[in-house]
Amino acid sequence: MTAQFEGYTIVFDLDGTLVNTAPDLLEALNHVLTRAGLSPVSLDTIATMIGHGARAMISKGMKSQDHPLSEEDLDQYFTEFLEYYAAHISAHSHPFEGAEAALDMLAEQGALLAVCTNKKQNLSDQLLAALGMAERFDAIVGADSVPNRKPDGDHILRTVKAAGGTADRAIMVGDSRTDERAARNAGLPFVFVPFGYEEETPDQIGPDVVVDHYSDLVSALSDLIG
Ligand SMILES: O=C(O)COP(=O)(O)O
Ligand SMILES: [Mg+2]
Repeated sequence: MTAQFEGYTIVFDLDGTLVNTAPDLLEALNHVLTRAGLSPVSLDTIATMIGHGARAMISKGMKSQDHPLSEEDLDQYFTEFLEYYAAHISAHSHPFEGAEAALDMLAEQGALLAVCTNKKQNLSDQLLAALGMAERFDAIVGADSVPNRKPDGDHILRTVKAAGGTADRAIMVGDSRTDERAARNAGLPFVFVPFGYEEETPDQIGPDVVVDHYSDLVSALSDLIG
């Protein structure tokens, strides 16, 4: 067994990268819409809003039905959304195929593993624990645990440090433009996974490498570190 990733930190985004959370986010959104007397929406309506946070999803779901929405309404719906989501966080969510095997291989080869997410800290911890994945990571850093979240590069840099790594030997893996900007701002190489919630194409995103399936991740990272 080689330890080719010794000293390297691989930082993962959470929603749309490690875990397919869309079904549970959609269910929580539809709970809020139904209580507001509106119709449930399909995943297509909100898929591209997932990386932009729950407020954006609620707003889009309501506006798609011409429902007027004040800031106070949005606060109230957001609270209801979070309550429902926290109570059902892993009902349908699951890691993307091959993710856990890839994490195993990276850990066996000496990598530090971390999660840098714009999800709230408590929800991130809760979700990863419910899926039996929390122990795999040297650090999990949610949006409300840092002064400036992604796309600020500082969110990634703090995550690398919390994992015990250094920025000159770290790589970011994510599914969104936000992740790409954060990686660039932090000066890290960026691996794009196109199976998440981004509407821009891989060509538009312009990552260092595109990984279509987790079975290709370890060799792609291996090439990147040379
Ligand atoms: O919850 C969000 O807004 C997005 O979460 P992510 O950063 O893990 O994709
Ligand atoms: Mg994401």
